[in-house]
Amino acid sequence: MAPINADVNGRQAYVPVKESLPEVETENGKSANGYSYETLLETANFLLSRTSIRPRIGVICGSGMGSYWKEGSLAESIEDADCVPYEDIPNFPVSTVEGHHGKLVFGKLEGVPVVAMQGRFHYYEGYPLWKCCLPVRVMKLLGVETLIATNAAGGLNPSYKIGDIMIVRDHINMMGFAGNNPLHGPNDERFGPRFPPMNKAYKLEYRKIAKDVAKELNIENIVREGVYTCLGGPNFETVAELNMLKMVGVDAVGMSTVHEVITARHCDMNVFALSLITNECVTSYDDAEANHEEVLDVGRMRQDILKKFVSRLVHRFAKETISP
Ligand SMILES: O=P(O)(O)O[C@@H]1C[C@H](O)[C@@H](CO)O1
Ligand SMILES: Nc1nc2[nH]cnc2c(=O)[nH]1
Repeated sequence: MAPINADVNGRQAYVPVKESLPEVETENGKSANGYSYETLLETANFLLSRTSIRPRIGVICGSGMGSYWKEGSLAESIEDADCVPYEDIPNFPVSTVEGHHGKLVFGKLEGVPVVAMQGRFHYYEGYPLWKCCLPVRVMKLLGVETLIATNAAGGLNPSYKIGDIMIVRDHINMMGFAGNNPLHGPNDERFGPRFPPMNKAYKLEYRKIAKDVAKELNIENIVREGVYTCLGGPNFETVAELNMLKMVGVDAVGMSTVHEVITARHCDMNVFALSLITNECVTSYDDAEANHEEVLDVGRMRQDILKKFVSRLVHRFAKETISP
């Protein structure tokens, strides 16, 4: 198998900068934070052998973007597509959420080589956070420079409406407050530093471009910017929990993205994230209950707009911010 740092199609894939650290053993003899760098290189090499696409941008398609359906989804609109089901990928987790399609789609969006995850891995499925984020590290090893993470979320900001799209300005890592972090355990410097900063997690330039693109597409009236938080799920929140989150400045609540973004920033990827507001968070005991069907219905309703939005973003991010 060709080494990952071979010059493939005239472009240099990711080159490791340091030799491996000795693996730190835990009591049961396994590395504490999952697969080693070398193991993930094997996964990346396998994928490079399955496609001639050398992706520059990675897109995670959340519940509002066709991870549960195929027809008309962003992943379906990728051209020259090579699809690799998760179950065929060495060391990859397999999505356990009913209806999730579970595949990596390599191809082109507006002429830009991309890889899209159709179906992500959630903590509530039973995976530790490092495993939920394993695909992000694999993307890095494939040469991806920019991650676009999308999710479905409940709108907590009272001015948000169902169907709005929130550009994520920042996040609050609630699970991290309890010590649960995808970077927990021994650090391999070839991915990134032990203590990565997080104050510039969501690239300012991308957020500006996204607002520009929203104007171009005439959807600025539904595009917001705010703070996202992830809870472990799978239950939706209680009224008291939502009231607390509102007080600390959360605008939208979901069950993903934060740990993926931390992993991506740790290995120095550029990050953009958006939330599709699929339901209003219920901060009163009289209101209707949140439910997953509503989340999917709103995703389907907004899929054409989201597809156009994300495709334009891919084009602009590649043109204006990624090395040729
Ligand atoms: O994968 P995302 O974060 O888009 O999905 C959200 C969180 C749960 O998986 C699901 C709840 O309806 O939507
Ligand atoms: N935690 C959480 N995740 C969601 N995903 C979609 N809507 C919601 C919500 O209201 N809460």
